Amino acid sequence: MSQYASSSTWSSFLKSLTSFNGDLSSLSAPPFILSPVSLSEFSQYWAEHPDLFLEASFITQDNYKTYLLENIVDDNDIVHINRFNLESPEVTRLLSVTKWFISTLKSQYCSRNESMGSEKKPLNPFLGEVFVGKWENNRNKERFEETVLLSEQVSHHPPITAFSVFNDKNNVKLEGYNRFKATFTKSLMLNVKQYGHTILNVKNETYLITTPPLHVEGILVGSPFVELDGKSYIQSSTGLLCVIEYSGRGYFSGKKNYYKAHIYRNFEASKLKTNALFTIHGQWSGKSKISQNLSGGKPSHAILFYDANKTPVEHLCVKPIEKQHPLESRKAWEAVAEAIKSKDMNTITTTKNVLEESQRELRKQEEAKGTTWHRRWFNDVDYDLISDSGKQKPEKEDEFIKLAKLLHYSQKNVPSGTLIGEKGDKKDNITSVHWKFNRSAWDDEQEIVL
Ligand SMILES: CCC(=O)OC[C@H](C)CC[C@H]1O[C@H]2C[C@H]3[C@@H]4CC=C5C[C@@H](O)CC[C@]5(C)[C@H]4CC[C@]3(C)[C@H]2[C@@H]1C
Repeated sequence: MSQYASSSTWSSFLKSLTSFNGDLSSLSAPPFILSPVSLSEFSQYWAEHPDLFLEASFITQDNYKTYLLENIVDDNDIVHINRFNLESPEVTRLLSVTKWFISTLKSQYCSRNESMGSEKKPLNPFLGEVFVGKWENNRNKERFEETVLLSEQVSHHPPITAFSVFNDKNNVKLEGYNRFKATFTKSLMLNVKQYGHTILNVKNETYLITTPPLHVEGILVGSPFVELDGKSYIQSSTGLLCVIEYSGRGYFSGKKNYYKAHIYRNFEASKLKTNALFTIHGQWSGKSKISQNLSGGKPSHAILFYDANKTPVEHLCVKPIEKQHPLESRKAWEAVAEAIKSKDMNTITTTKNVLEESQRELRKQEEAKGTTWHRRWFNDVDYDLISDSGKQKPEKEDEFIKLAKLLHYSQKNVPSGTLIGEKGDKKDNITSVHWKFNRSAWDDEQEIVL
């Protein structure tokens, strides 16, 4: 129970949740639950293990067979390693990409608990807000060089953050976007549906990655934390597929942050769990093990696959605020962030109003001129080929279309992970607009620097 749970501000805040209208920014949460960090910074959680982000790019025809041996996490497992047979570089690379994806989850969903004691309410990014930085990879400079992060708030109503992470040296890049919808249950648990997807390119292979629904528990007692639900997918352009199912305390597994991942030869095979080539299970915020499903479905001895607490994260390098452009998140929110850190509710309100008022003024000017805010590094593409939205249409060889076909994945703007024929996909008149990174726009960028 947090020391705030009994405070009057918290109980009046909880009462305000009963009339929640779906727009989190409409809620005036008390200072102790506010975070000085903007949601536009959450894009960095995709690569706080830059070595794992790049690992699959080093797996080749020459070294794919010994990947598990070379990445043994627990020495006691060495005796069991000869039970594993990695059949191809493609399978090994999907295992590596799965390990990287699992490694992102602790950053995505637990980092505020670690740094601030509980989940907090992030600042709501303004339209055009950007957050940029790089991982300098100093421990492995010549092999890794640097990895760049670009994050841009491409929509304010509804809030949509687009992001791109790229490492030119090793030809690894990811691009994606995130939107979420939140609703409170009667017991004041926050249910969150994520929208959008991420596409990872590793040399000439691509992966479609979807994000799971989640819920925030502990709000009633003033110490909120995230638990993941449902499923997410990693669909490789090779056809190989990883299906991840999440559960937490109170579910069948009884352990918090629990997941089970199955690696399949393709989507068809994923209809039967006994077709899985590998099964990985454990806690995405702790340890997880991998076993190979040998012929006849008998699993091999499970060995340690990943330990989320073994290797510290590498934080993004972000230039000092005085060197930042006015649109950069920490510069734009500096006054509000200071007020939040000093829990000065009046200054939080006044500084937030200044920022929100300047945004309203900008929108008014645009409306008067009949213009809209120019998105810097991302554009929205309409995958509904017959709609007359006037938006850009996808290229013929569009990766998302190819990967969506392999995964039988809905191209509509439905919750991330919705397959064709599943609940959301059956609804009519839903748009199919997705955000894509425009690399040449970044190459031509004159004002924002890393
Ligand atoms: C609004 C009521 C309130 O203030 O309650 C306070 C509590 C802190 C609960 C609400 C906030 O909880 C935060 C958790 C946030 C998600 C965490 C991670 C991710 C992954 C990232 O890749 C995309 C964004 C996403 C989904 C965050 C979205 C915003 C969440 C739900 C915050 C809630 C406002």
